[in-house]
Amino acid sequence: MASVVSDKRGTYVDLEGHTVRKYDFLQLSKIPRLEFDDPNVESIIANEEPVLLVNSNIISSALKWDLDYLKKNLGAGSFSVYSSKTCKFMYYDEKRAKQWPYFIPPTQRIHMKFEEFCSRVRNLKASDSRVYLQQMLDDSVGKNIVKDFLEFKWQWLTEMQRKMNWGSLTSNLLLIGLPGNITPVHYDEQQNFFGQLTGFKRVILFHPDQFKCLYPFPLYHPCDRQSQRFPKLKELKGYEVIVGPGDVLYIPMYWWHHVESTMNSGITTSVNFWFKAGPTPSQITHPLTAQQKVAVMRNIERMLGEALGDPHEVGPLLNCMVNGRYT
Ligand SMILES: CCC[C@@H](CC(=O)O)C(=O)C(=O)O
Ligand SMILES: [Zn+2]
Repeated sequence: MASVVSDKRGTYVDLEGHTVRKYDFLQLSKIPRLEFDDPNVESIIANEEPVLLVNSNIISSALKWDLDYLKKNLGAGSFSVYSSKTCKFMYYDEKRAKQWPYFIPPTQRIHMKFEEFCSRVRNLKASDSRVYLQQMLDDSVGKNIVKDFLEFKWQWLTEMQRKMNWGSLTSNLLLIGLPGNITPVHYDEQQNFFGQLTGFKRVILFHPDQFKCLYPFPLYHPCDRQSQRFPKLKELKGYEVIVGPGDVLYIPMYWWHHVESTMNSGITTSVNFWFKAGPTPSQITHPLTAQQKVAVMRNIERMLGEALGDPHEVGPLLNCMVNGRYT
């Protein structure tokens, strides 16, 4: 049994030499770890299953993106930094947040210069709010960052995008976090090549068919796509992987994922590649896949909100339609 450590912050276990939070999920399987040019990689990605690409040097030009290098080269712009009173950084839609009564944003987004972010990170006291820099990379960054970015393995990335018939690359998010930071379990509606640059993160993933155990907020809620709670822990079947410098994890669209910077990692830097989904296949076959069922549920919530003219009427109508009838 891996060593378990408990302190006022929680209970931790050792996972492959990394200190991570202990969760009582019963079943966490491993994800295949393959060389990026392994012939099986393409079929796994085509099957929309997660795979860890090791020694991929897809992002090796950015392995030097530590705080000092980024401070010198990221540029003089302001960056989106989230601050949280806890270790969790749950995403929320700021526009919706303004219209959702009694919604209390779980984090606060602050624009700050990279210098300020560095000094906050370096002088963080236990009583301070945690910070997590999450900034889309754009052409405002310094020329050395542009150079490193252009040296990513774009030929492999665009080849995979074409083979999988994905849509356009929508963004690359630069993520710089503290040990112990958590992005709570959620799903995205984009395909994701998640590149780890410095430090280590533990990723727990759940298949889209685990929707019934993860209770996402309503579609119109600011925290749409984020899980509200884990009541059926025992039924959850998940996958777990540690990503380290140079690793690229394929997180398929609609797959739930929880991401934490390991406790003994040091500052973590990641860059992701979000691609739009491909077009809906002309031939729909039945039974629908779990992903297609999530898309159907989202469309029903969306249409009901429009038909009822009020997102707060969707819940009562769905309950009226289902409770006691579809037992
Ligand atoms: C805001 C995006 C956070 C990221 C997870 C993490 O590195 O904390 C993620 O969920 C993704 O790349 O999809
Ligand atoms: Zn995500």
